[in-house]
Amino acid sequence: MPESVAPVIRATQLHKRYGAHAVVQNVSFALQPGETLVLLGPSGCGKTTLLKMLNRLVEPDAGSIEVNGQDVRHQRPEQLRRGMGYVIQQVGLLPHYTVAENIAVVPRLLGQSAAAIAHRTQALLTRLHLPPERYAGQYPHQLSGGQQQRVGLARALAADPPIILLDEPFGALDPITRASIRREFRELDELRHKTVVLVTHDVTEAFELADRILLLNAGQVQQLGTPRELLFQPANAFVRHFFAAERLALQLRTLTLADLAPFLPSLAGKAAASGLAPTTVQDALEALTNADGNFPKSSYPFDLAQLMAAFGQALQREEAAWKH
Ligand SMILES: Nc1ncnc2c1ncn2[C@@H]1O[C@H](COP(=O)(O)OP(=O)(O)OP(=O)(O)O)[C@@H](O)[C@H]1O
Repeated sequence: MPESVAPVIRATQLHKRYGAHAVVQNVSFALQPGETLVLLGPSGCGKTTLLKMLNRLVEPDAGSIEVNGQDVRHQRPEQLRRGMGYVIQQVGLLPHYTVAENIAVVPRLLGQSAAAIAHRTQALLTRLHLPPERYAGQYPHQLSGGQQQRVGLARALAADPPIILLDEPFGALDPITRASIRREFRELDELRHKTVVLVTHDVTEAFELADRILLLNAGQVQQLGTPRELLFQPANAFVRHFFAAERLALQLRTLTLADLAPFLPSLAGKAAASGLAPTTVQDALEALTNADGNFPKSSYPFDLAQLMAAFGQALQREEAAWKH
């Protein structure tokens, strides 16, 4: 990330204790506009506490947070929070408000016109695969967990805040719903230009969504870097062990056909032109082993055996490169 761009969020040497328990210790990071940072780590490591410091639901004992260059202590919490959507696992929809009324809460507070709010609500519900003619007038108890999560996300996006904070937003969902909502989330245009901080303890989720991951243990930063850096260049034994159980799956999701191209004669030198360069090995593998994949098998100029051989070679190269 170019250092010349002013960070949207800058956290400097944050500390928080509860009694004798140091929950967040000396945590610093800076986020560029449009970046997605995932706070990852085992249960109780301080992720939620750190996230809540950003919108002043928790005040740090020491350290500072700047949002758009301004110390948050000099901003009124309500004002600060209007610039930051906030989505939590328990969703927290108002039970006696319809879906549309729930989504309209913040835009109404901001004094937006009824027509503008209705237009935005319709657009968001459509984008989130909840046709407004069917869902706008329903109450939260009439929706499934996954639908409630989508409404929670629509509510956070309604006033178009430049920053979105998410605390285990998909945590209560079954794995299949979770994976499909995550895919929708990743592809949502609405989010593409927003600065996002997301808490999860799910490693796959972190790798799918993060530009960078802040891996915490016992309140301390173990490593801050891209998924690829954490995977191939772990800063310490904790980082290495944290990903050990899912290492192969993460490697499949992290390496792309651009990485494999030197070892695939049919792609060498033309990965970019083929449009396949950003495809992950995982996606290519799925397409080649599953006739219902997004792409027909025939669009891949190699077979499964060639893909796997190239993956092995690319891995060796990647691991050797980081050792030096
Ligand atoms: N208000 C509080 N008073 C006392 N202790 C607290 C308070 N809030 C959090 N803690 C403690 O701080 C530690 C970090 O909590 P936090 O919720 O930030 O962790 P987390 O990484 O988000 O965990 P999880 O993944 O389980 O949600 C925990 O040991 C928790 O018990």
